[in-house]
Amino acid sequence: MSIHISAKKGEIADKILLPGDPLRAKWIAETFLDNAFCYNEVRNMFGYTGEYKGQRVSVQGTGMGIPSASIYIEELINDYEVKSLIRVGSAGSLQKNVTLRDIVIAMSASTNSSFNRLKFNGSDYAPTANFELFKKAIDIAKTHNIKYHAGNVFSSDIFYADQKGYYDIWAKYNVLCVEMEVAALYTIAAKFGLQALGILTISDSLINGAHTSAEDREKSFKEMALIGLDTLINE
Ligand SMILES: O=P(O)(O)O[C@H]1O[C@H](CO)[C@@H](O)[C@H]1O
Ligand SMILES: O=c1cc[nH]c(=O)[nH]1
Repeated sequence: MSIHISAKKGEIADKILLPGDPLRAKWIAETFLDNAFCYNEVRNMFGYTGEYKGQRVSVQGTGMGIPSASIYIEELINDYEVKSLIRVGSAGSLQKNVTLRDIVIAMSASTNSSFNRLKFNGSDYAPTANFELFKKAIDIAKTHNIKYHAGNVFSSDIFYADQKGYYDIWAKYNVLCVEMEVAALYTIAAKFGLQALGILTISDSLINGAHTSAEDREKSFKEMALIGLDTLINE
């Protein structure tokens, strides 16, 4: 057991999906995994292990924002020897052509978080996806005719920005969408030489105000879950 995860050694698979929402973790486990069991209820941050296409896979909620997600990611790696990690999250579009329910596969993540500057003595690290996972996810999306976008995303420490146009400069530089965790996932995975990827579903548009419901974010992002699971397993 680690500080925030109550699983016994061996109960967590070395391949894991990481939704921010713990109830999305529950939904993914109940919908896509066979023989799934819950290994963590500490703080209601649910984690499950089961089988997908006969292979062991886990899914763990990480909460919202880099401080929360980074705790789970470090413990999964240090205490449970997880090797491949795919975040499956919701995101707000910053581009006109990136619309509600589109999939975004994150090549890289810009951020306003101090997480990397604290680690790198004030310099900017460039958090980057693992190439093998990235390529595989793109191939899977193409094979299933799933509309996707690939590019830079923005991991923000602010959900409700005070300044109007706060994200305009990022949109201008072709950042596709905003979410709150991918930059830390890529940085931590790089530290340990492990594989990480962020697959996002557009839940809101910062361009026109369109948005999905809380229930949609919890239970309806099926394509993202399937791309994530098929990318994780050995085929
Ligand atoms: O839907 P999840 O995975 O939680 O991701 C996004 O949603 C939360 C904000 O509503 C943040 O965690 C953000 O990154
Ligand atoms: O606008 C959004 C939507 C989801 N997640 C975010 O961080 N921002």
